[in-house]
Amino acid sequence: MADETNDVTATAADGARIPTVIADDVHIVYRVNGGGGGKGSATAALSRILRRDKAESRGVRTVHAVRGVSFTAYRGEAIGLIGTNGSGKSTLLRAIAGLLPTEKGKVYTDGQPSLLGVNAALMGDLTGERNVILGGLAMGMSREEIRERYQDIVDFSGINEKGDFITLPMRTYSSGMGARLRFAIAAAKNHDVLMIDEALATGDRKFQIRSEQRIRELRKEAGTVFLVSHSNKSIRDTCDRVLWLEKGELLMDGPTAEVLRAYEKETGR
Ligand SMILES: Nc1ncnc2c1ncn2[C@@H]1O[C@H](COP(=O)(O)OP(=O)(O)OP(=O)(O)O)[C@@H](O)[C@H]1O
Repeated sequence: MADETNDVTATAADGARIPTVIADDVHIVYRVNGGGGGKGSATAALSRILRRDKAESRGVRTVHAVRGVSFTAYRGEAIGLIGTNGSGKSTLLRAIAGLLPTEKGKVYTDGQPSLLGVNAALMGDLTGERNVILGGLAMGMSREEIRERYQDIVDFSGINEKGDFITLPMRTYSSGMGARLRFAIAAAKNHDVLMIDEALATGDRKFQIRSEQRIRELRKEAGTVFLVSHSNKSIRDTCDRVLWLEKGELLMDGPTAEVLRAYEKETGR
């Protein structure tokens, strides 16, 4: 476990660490319609009719994305999720956020988990300004709170550094700019459990440093932060514990340095 050296991990008055997320043997299965191949062709349609007894043959395919993952996260921890493409990191985060049902096993959370993904639901046709309000409301902030923090959010995002972009529709932003605004909105609030999916990788170095600083602050304010990233450096700079997923299974759970060493040895990077 990561925590003997973890001086910011919050403890209760009796000295016990406070769990925020417990994943108990979590399995997530996606069901995909129309995965049977050749959907549009007449022969594919015919073979579907001929074999219509089984779900699998009707083109419903299953993807077992997370397989028996168990861990306990504590208040004050920043936990990195690593693994090669398709290993189940985003799926696990979405399950913790309550956005995906578990096939088997359970996720217990203390407080409201907030998922900040690169695809977080802001609206492309609205201006950055309107999206700050929308995002703030979606996170449960009052209009008053949003108004108070509005300028900080815009400054943090750096969106206006190169002109008045905050009054333009978000669809005109580059992917990096969009990710920065999403992160800035989410970081404006103190979260019980904050989950960040790759947001740091899309910003430039200056923004990454700012975000990493903010993640450290959020941890001190006693929340738990999960960070999915393909940047080992971001993980090293922000997390004290790392979960390594591969093919949906939890391969390793331990202190950052130890897990990254094993990961780098395995993947050669
Ligand atoms: N909406 C979906 N429907 C069906 N299968 C999905 C869906 N989303 C993900 N998967 C599958 O689940 C598995 C895990 O995907 P996931 O996105 O969780 O991996 P990841 O580790 O976050 O990958 P990456 O590093 O590439 O972002 C993959 O096999 C993927 O194809």
